[in-house]
Amino acid sequence: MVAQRLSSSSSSRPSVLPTPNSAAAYSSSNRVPFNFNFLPHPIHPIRLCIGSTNHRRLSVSRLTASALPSIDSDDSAGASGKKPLLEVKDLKAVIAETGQEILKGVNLVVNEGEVHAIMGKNGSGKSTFSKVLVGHPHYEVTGGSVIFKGENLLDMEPEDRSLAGLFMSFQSPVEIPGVSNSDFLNMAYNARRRKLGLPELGPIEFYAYLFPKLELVNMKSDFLNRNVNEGFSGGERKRNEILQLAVLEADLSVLDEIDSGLDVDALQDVAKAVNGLLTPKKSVLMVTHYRRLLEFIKPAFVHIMEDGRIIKTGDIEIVSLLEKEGYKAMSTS
Ligand SMILES: Nc1ncnc2c1ncn2[C@@H]1O[C@H](COP(=O)(O)OP(=O)(O)OP(=O)(O)O)[C@@H](O)[C@H]1O
Repeated sequence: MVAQRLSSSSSSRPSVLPTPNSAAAYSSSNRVPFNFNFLPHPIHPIRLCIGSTNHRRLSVSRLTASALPSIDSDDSAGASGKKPLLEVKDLKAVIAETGQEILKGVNLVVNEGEVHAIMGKNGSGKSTFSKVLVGHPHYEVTGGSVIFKGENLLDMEPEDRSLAGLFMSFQSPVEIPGVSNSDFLNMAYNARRRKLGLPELGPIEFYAYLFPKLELVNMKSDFLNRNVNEGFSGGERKRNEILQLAVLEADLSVLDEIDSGLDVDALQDVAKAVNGLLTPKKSVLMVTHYRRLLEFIKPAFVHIMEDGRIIKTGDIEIVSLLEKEGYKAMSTS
């Protein structure tokens, strides 16, 4: 995995922080200089004032997890009947710089509470599809529609997509020097709460909320005082990404190859954490090459992507066929 780093232009603390989506939007580039004050910006950083205080060093030992209300506490959806969360119709997208078409008409519906997996040969467009969903600036949508929670996703800026509850864990999570993990998570969480009209949490309340999430991903509290992903191993970055998703209580978590580079124990921890994110209303869309992940996070639907389209949808049985006969068994070309 390529280590990546977002470097701030000065050693002082930045005045704005990116949303997880927007920071991650640079994942396909290596060592991209990051200027937190530059707006507008292709990564659309969300304006979050950090203030001038020094980093807080919080001790987990003196806090206990409290039963703070979840931002997912709206249980208004009926238990019966599936509600669509994401509806993608004939989505077409090109590389913004060259105009080369990569997505050639993707159709997909993810209902609340469902786990979907997308598989496909290298270069078939899986990552591009994920990035287009979160509004990556390298791609331009040229056709089709995407409705997320009843709203036109394509009309939203990337940070609004994350505030609406769509988050992506990228193949190679970025570093953010000068910003501690706990500050980053607290800011991002409060931004989402503001969007939902909920009161912000102060650091102590937030820590009480955060502590059980740390346990969920089996991460030591030391990681909270470290700068976001700085010096983290590949597996630690992946866990940290899942921690972000857990904290932000994503309605739809898009996971791009979260299994790459993980040892067996880390894979199980990450899978357990992802399963812990699922509720009857929250869904996961994961891109993977391997059955191993799907044994831990069981998808209801497996989609096969080829040349920018979903050409086949089935259940886990499709993966057995794939392993036996390869992608040629389902190719349309
Ligand atoms: N920004 C870009 N510039 C040039 N080519 C791109 C860009 N983004 C995607 N592509 C090309 O689009 C195609 C689809 O890429 P994508 O990363 O979506 O595939 P993938 O299915 O995720 O592949 P893999 O399984 O190898 O991760 C590839 O041929 C890739 O080279």
